[in-house]
Amino acid sequence: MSRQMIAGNWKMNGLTAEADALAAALLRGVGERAGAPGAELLVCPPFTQIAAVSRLLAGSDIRVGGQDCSMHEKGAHTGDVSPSMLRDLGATHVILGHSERRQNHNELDETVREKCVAARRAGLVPIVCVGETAEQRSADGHEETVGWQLKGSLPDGFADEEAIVAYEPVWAIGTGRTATAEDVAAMHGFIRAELKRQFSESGEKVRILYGGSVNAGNAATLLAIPEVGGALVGGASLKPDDFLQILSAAQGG
Ligand SMILES: O=C(CO)COP(=O)(O)O
Repeated sequence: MSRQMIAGNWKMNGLTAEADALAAALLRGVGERAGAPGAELLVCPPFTQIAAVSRLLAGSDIRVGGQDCSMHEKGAHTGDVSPSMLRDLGATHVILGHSERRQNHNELDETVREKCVAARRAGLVPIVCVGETAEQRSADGHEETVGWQLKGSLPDGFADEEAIVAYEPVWAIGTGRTATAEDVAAMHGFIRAELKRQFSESGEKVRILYGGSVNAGNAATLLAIPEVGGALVGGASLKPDDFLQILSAAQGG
């Protein structure tokens, strides 16, 4: 299996002192592992901390990403942040279409696709999130939901070596209720098949992360599932020891 990615989504957490301490602890932890083959490591702080965290992590193997960006390059978009502004602060990646944005900001697949185009144009790697709600799963609509999200959210030309999709079942986010290994295997297999249908053989290149209550205790099981290319971690990414344990469970390739 190729190198996995462990990505931390800090969500709306981290005042300056907390963000600095978290970045410093990760830097120390990764430094202690020097020489060990490792997964790719990414942290996505809130926008306000990206510049400081990027500076702290400069020169390390830990990369920094945003949690969202505008679909516009610049102009009259009060409060929005463009992809090139994220790049300017040192970000290399951006999470797009997270279910919290889809729910709280009414982001549609089309919005996510346009943001994805803008992010790629600015040189950012988008991490496009998909996943069904509890209602959709209990109505057996999980594959249909995720299938439509993939079709609607991923632009033409998306599937290159860097491309990343995250499967995050909404009911597993922040609930402590992880999807079972069988569910994860089935959905990642389904997503791979859909990506190949959408992008032909290039669909093989896309890394598929799992997200939803990943923690130090369940990471090894989840990361060993075929087609799981890494993890997108919320709550546990705010605890450096837990996040580093998740990193240890990942496959370095
Ligand atoms: O939403 C998530 C990552 O983007 C997952 O959050 P939790 O790990 O807190 O469930």
